[in-house]
Amino acid sequence: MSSHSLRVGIAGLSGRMGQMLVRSVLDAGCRVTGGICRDPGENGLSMNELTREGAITLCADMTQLATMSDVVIDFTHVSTVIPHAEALKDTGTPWILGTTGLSETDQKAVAVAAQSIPVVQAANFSAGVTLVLRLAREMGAALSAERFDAEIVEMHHRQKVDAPSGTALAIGEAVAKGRDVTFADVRTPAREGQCGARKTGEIGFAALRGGQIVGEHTVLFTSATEQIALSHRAFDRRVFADGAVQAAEWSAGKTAGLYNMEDVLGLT
Ligand SMILES: NC(=O)C1=CN([C@@H]2O[C@H](COP(=O)(O)OP(=O)(O)OC[C@H]3O[C@@H](n4cnc5c(N)ncnc54)[C@H](OP(=O)(O)O)[C@@H]3O)[C@@H](O)[C@H]2O)C=CC1
Ligand SMILES: O=C(O)C1=N[C@H](C(=O)O)C[C@H](O)C1
Repeated sequence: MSSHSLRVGIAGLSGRMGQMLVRSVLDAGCRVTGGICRDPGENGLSMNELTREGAITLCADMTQLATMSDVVIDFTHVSTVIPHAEALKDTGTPWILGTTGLSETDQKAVAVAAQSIPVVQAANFSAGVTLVLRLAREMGAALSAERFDAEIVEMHHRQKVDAPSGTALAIGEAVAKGRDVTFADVRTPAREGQCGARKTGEIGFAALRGGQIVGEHTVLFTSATEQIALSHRAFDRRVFADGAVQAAEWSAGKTAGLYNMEDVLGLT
């Protein structure tokens, strides 16, 4: 199938990412078939503004959206992950999943769906963060936990509902992987009060919120004598939307499986 005729459905059409995705899909020469939007009136949406061309169907649920689409891009809310996984498994539609804050149970549902359909899942669809994840893994391997304390700081806009961000957690997982340890064993939530001294090997997180910051992440490796910082700053949500559309085009014709942006960018 030519990517230029790709019919893309957008779950979370009214959201910050949903609106950016409409522009990215159209600029890539693909079609927006429709979107899930629980209450367009309430969100003050103008469909002319959203689409610039062609008709777009407002769908009641994922099954309706997936049935009219070659691929669905989904940046919504964690509460939708399990119903979306079930619907897409049934329709056989590839799923580009950007929603963050998933529980273990949510992630299992994604893995089950990926046995039947191609799923491209990324906490951050930017090429820059995809590279940061790879570098964080290499730094984790090179900078031992005995000498270097790894801590991750992120800052986002005041509307963000999950913390730490999915990207911060993915960076933590990459460092843990580089160190050949289980992330769950070393992950340390935000410190507060009489929390005790830092334990060797911990990976700590700090989440800051304010204004309209699009997304900033830094992993710090600090020893007794030096510090190395690896940072990424997104200036515009367009970077995430363009990455998701690239993943959508890439997913066409792929076999079932759970893929990530390293697969899409050919870095694996
Ligand atoms: N992977 C990546 O690169 C990125 C991931 N994200 C993640 O994407 C998600 C969305 O972010 P953002 O666009 O900023 O968020 P918004 O709050 O702006 O948008 C969320 C969208 O999800 C919909 N939604 C919320 N709850 C439900 C529900 N229970 N059922 C159906 N639809 C629902 C809303 O639709 P409605 O109008 O119906 O309320 C809205 O359109 C977040 O998890 C965020 O962390 C964000 C940026 C980049
Ligand atoms: O909610 C956001 O805005 C973002 N969420 C993603 C995350 O949780 O990592 C990606 C990006 O940082 C923006």
